[in-house]
Amino acid sequence: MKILSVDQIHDLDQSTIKSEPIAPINLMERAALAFVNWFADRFPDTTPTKIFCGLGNNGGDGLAIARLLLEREYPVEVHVVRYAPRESDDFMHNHRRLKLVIETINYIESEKDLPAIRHNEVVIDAILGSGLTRPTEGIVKTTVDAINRAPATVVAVDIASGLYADQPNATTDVIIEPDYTVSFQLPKLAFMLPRNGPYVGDWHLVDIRLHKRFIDQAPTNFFFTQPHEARLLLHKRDRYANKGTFGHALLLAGSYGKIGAAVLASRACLRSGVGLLTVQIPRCGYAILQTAVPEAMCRPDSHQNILTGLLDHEVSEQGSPAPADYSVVGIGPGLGKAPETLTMLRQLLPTLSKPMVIDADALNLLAENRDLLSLLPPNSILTPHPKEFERLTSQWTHDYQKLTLLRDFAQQYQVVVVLKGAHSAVATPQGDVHFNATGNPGLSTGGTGDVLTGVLTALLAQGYDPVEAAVLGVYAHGLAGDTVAEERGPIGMIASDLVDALRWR
Ligand SMILES: NC(=O)C1=CN([C@@H]2O[C@H](COP(=O)(O)OP(=O)(O)OC[C@H]3O[C@@H](n4cnc5c(N)ncnc54)[C@H](OP(=O)(O)O)[C@@H]3O)[C@@H](O)[C@H]2O)[C@H](O)CC1
Ligand SMILES: [K+]
Repeated sequence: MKILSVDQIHDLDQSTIKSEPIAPINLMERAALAFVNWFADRFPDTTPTKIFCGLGNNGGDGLAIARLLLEREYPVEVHVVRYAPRESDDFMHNHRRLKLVIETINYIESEKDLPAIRHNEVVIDAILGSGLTRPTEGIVKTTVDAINRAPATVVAVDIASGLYADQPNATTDVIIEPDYTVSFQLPKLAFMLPRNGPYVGDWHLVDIRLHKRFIDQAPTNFFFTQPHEARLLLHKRDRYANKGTFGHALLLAGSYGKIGAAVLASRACLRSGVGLLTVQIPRCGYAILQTAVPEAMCRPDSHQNILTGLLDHEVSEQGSPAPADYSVVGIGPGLGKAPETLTMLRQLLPTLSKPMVIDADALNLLAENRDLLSLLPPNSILTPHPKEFERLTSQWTHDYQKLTLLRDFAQQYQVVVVLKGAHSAVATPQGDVHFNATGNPGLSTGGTGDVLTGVLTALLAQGYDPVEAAVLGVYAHGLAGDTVAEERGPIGMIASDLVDALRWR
């Protein structure tokens, strides 16, 4: 699904109005009805509901919503924030219609006009929408503050008042902090950015049948992966396939005290459909890995505690294949940053040409030895969490700057970068960013990144295109997290649960 800019959404509105054709006021009615249907599914018709409206089309939506809720016999109060002398045409139209069916409308011009808001009420925020051009101030700011302080449940119409849809807010901006945002048709870029979490809440989309051809043709670099889109990426399995069909992956992982990371990545790799898996591990991890993951083969390193790339003589005498001979190499989980491990990485990278997966300490070694970045095989997948990404690039002051750094990095080094977090972002060498729909705070626990490395390594081994592997892998990993969270709650989730919850169908 595409994410469009505010200007594009405005043009999309106009294009819908022209092409159907539909009068603007009827498009507003359609939006209000879609909102009300969503609302009625969640809140019973006995819910005391206070609707705060601005003077533009977001406020117009609010007035239409009020009328439609009154028709369904919700106890509704309407409060119009009078911050300017002029209203939009569609606001005026809905104002006239509402006045025919409501006893009173309260106008808020100063603090004394603010109503008390109680905890059993729902507040609908229709003060400002995508037309925001400046920070909230004066009576708008005072009203937003009062709503944020109130104990009620808050639902924002389209976008929280005061939040820019596609550009940064200042940290001092006063913005509605909703429990829910119900947005029209397409998500806004602002919803994808972690620091906006308090200003978005649990966000939902309602379909208002905006012009499909316009959306199909609109250029954008930002996408939101919906479940059905992710599932379409899944390769069907040939019934005559054998284990050779699904590739032979090599995982380079583990150091003394961190063999668990290698175990988790290996198990996830096997649970994600790889044909064969070999794990290169320090000798101290040999018995652990062979016991914990009997399905994997093991290449013990010559070093007891770290990876050096040199194989234990017993293995090398049998003539082990070179890393480049495997379908894919995944490196990083539990690796450590020993000088010998750096040497291994330095020698390994120039020998590889197929896309690889790079995580954890392998990323930190790249960050500390930036000359290695240019040796990465094109289309490799890097999976930093925000701290690791900061080490690879630089500090950022807001999420939009982080997004720019992310896109620039992926384009400069021609790699796929999975920036982990809420709505994990997959940046492509072409400059696109795909935001993920699945996942929850339970994933913020040790080992979940190792699981992702295993998943992605398995998908590349099976011949998935690297961007599709990243989008699908991140989706499946987050979905496993959601499955576990549903069963036991996010707090008790551990990375091993994720491996068991991975589903490919
Ligand atoms: N396609 C759709 O998604 C549809 C969306 N609809 C709804 O329309 C709004 C957008 O409506 P719009 O009238 O463009 O904008 P707003 O209602 O958000 O704002 C109105 C005007 O307020 C002024 N403004 C901007 N920032 C502030 C501020 N901080 N304080 C006070 N006033 C502010 C600005 O006018 P200026 O001339 O003063 O700059 C805005 O124009 C969208 O969010 C949906 O809710 C349609 O109903 C259906 C289709
Ligand atoms: K709003």
